[in-house]
Amino acid sequence: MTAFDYRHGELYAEGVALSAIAAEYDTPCFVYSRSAIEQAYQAWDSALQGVPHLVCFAVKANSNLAVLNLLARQGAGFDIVSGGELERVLAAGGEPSRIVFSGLGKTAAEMRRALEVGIHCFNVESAAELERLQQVAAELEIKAPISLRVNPDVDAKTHPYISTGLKENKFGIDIARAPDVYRRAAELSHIDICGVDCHIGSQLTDDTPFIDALQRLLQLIDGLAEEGIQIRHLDLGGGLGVTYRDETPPSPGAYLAKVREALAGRDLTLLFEPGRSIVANAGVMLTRVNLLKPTEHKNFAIIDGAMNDLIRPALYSAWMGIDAVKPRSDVAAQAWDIVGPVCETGDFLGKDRELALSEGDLLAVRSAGAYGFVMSSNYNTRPRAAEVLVDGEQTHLVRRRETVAELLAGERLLPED
Ligand SMILES: Cc1ncc(COP(=O)(O)O)c(C=O)c1O
Ligand SMILES: N[C@@H](CCCC[NH3+])C(=O)O
Repeated sequence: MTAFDYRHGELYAEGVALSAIAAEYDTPCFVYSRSAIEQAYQAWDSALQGVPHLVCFAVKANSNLAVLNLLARQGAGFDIVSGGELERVLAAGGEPSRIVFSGLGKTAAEMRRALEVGIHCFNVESAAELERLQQVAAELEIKAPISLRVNPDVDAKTHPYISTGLKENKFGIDIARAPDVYRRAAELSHIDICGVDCHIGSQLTDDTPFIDALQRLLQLIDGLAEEGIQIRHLDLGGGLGVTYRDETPPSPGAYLAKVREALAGRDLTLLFEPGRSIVANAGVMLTRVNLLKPTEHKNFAIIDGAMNDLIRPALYSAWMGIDAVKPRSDVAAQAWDIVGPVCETGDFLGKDRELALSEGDLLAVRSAGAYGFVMSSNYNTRPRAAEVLVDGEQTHLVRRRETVAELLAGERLLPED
């Protein structure tokens, strides 16, 4: 049984009917399952038992404080990409010593704060960033722990917008240049070389590119060791895909078994930065059919959720499952385009979905736990949705819906002429 299943003819999140959640918290809203998040984290952690490791949840995938807090309680580390994400992790009770800081545009202020709280490691993405970090660390009289994020030039075979490990991508340091940058790092007084890092892309459904990247990093590590530069940890990033429709990605257990095999006999701590594979299928977006608009060419079901709430279909042409919360048999099923009210042709959540629909029906957009709420915006002055966490029979409102008044509050008119 999964966290979101039909019972008594309607869709439940754990022990709670989604219709009850919609009645209490209104729509659109995001609904997460505590047990699904915890089980997904455990799938990673337990597959790494017996090897020194740290599973750093990629905060960008879902940064709700309650979600981060659940993961912190499980012993997770965190992968952050901004000062804002750092503050979220700290507010959620995450251990600073379990945080890795990725991202190619860290500011001096972000570096300073991360050094002050004592994070585990900076994943440095350029020679310029290394020099800046040295300077900030020297001012604070602290040694900055670093990995270089290496770009291993492997094709992750995923959507071009979420592929990150190719030469032409902006991320990381070209693997051919990495030894030079390590040599420079070894000369710097306030830099402590800890690891090597890579992240080649997201939603990978085949583990071959990960293993190719791993082999390239091992060659780099061996070359550095010959020069006396010792690498203590290997961070393979995130990127493991999930099933949205009919993809068959390896499970964390299957993927990690291959990684462990490739690393047998080596004394390296393993770090990972999974995001999507921990939270995507632990969440749905609940939305209501506002109006039906059948036309000669297409049938449109206009829902109260939109691209500002869930941008994945508009941005990547991503396919997300859409199911009726209470499937009905009193009207005929037909093909509907599920569209939002936003003034963009790209504002659709799904196209040609065979559904039996009436006005007011509730729909659940599946796999919305990752890159859902976090990518939402206020486009068309739409307040961002609520987030609800289900724990067994209980529901917790973990972020309330914004109000229009809140959206207007930060803006000012010009003084009168
Ligand atoms: C540096 C880094 N680490 C981890 C992740 C998480 O990736 P995913 O959600 O695909 O596991 C990303 C996003 O792709 C990333 O850019
Ligand atoms: N936001 C993307 C993934 C990008 C991963 C971030 N590096 C998605 O929804 O699929």
